[in-house]
Amino acid sequence: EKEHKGDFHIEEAVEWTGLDLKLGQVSGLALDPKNNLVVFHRGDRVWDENSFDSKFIYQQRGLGPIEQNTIIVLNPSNAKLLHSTGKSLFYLPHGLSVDKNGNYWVTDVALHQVFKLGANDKEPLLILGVPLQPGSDKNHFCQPTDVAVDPITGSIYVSDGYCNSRIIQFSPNGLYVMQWGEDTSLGRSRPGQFSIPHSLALIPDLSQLCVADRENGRIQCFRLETGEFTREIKHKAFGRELFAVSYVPGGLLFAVNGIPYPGEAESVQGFVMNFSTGEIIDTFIPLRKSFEMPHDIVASEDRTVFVGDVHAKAVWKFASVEKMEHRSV
Ligand SMILES: O=C(N[C@@H](O)C(=O)O)c1ccccc1
Repeated sequence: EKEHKGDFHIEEAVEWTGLDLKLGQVSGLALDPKNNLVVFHRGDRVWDENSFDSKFIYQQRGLGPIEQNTIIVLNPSNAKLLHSTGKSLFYLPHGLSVDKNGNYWVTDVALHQVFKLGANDKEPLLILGVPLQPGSDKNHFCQPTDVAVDPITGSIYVSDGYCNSRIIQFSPNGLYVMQWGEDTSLGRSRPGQFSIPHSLALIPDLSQLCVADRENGRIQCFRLETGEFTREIKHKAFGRELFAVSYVPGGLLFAVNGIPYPGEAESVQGFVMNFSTGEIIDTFIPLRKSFEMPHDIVASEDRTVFVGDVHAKAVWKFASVEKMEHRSV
């Protein structure tokens, strides 16, 4: 019997009908201020080996933007569609977060841009980056992966990206403020070095930003105001890749790792950690279907967890069940 630390255990909520939704590649998940589940997906578009050239220029521009609504809002209990938006705007959806006012913040790795969308507006309220033009200066991103907004200061943080290795801070109205991070040097990866900063978890009460440092298979955390490295969370159980991270007020950190390379022992799974100690409290996998490329994770204060998978094109729901006293005899 698996050792469960703490008083709860996470397992799939098998009554959740969200597995039957006909979604495209699910790239981003978030919870809005009403705790509804927001899903960012790619409709009929896929990111594969032919999507970009060696200079990270998107190759399928001719297809035009995705016609379907790429942002859908679901009732977290019964997966009923409540709202959808984001049609004819995006080419390759990636990161998603929702701010305290219910605005959607997304990244598009083909456009190399970051968008702020009002919940009911068609026209974006703010766009950062130059469409379809990768770069690494103050006005360009290169396949930006995620975006998070500090609910206290309104500062915007962007993890940039597959082809850059930095976190950029913008002012609430989108002006460049500062950046930190550098590519992982050969061999050892030091604090503040990234190999695909892939997902952000903003921790307002501790004024920290944690980053899923994907190909280094670790989480790095930094001070919001200065970008100063504060800590790293890394476990052998993560294996080689750590894809996404999500923080829940009260001190729990959730994460999903990558599928193991052939011959590697660490399996693909969800992790629950105690933020202050970094210790793994529990791990979880689906009962129905299996993780293929779990790509984002979001958790709510009652420890309901959603995982979106870009290859399985699925969203699983997990709930925490009270631990029964197991007497393994
Ligand atoms: O990582 C990749 N994709 C996922 O992260 C995603 O789809 O966001 C990828 C890498 C190489 C080629 C094609 C896709």
